Amino acid sequence: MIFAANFKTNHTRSSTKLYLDALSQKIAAKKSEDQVYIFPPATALDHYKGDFTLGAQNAYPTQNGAFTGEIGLDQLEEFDIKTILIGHSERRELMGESQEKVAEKFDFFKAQGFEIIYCIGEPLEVREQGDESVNIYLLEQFEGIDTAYEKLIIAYEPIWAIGTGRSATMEEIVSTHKALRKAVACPLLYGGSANPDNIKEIAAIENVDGVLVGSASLDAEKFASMILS
Ligand SMILES: O=C(CO)COP(=O)(O)O
Repeated sequence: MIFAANFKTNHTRSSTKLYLDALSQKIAAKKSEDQVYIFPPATALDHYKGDFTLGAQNAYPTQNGAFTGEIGLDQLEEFDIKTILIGHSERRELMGESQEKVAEKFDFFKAQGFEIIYCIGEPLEVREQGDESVNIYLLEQFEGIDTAYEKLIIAYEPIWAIGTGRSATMEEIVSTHKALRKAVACPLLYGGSANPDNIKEIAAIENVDGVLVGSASLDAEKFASMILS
């Protein structure tokens, strides 16, 4: 299983260090085959020791240059960061990243050999139209994306379940991951209000290879309890 924490715009450099120290101690007994990824804010990127992979929540597709407010490869290479989230719904919906821009970013970091967690997910109005509409919508989010890339992980995060405390139902996760498995062979994560109360059920679903966790990952104790569940 893959347990990935997306801090979003939470935690600071100092609180991330305290978090990672605490998490490392708490997950020392985790299953060796389980993998942990932490995506802190960019200000917290650094060299850390521990049985986890540190990744970037976002970066601009450039080595460096005149891109005010962005970070590029120079800033990631300083800390040997080689894992990145791409296509998160908050970047698509709030920061206005089009599918074209998302695909351009994907191609750039694929060319750099990054491990990519590529995020897809439908809005509530699509979910309400039923499974077929959801599957069509999700497959459209693969436009311009090399889904055969060997360092690809896909995170299915229904937008209406993110940050709401209401995850997709187990039936919805079963059917959507089953459909995604027909389209791609890479690991499939579920995200959207995954937490200590539902992690066992979610982890037991066929074609679910892990979770991408927001709110419930912000507390080291809580996230560790998911990893050790
Ligand atoms: O967006 C998410 C992770 O990338 C999910 O966030 P929540 O776990 O807060 O619903």
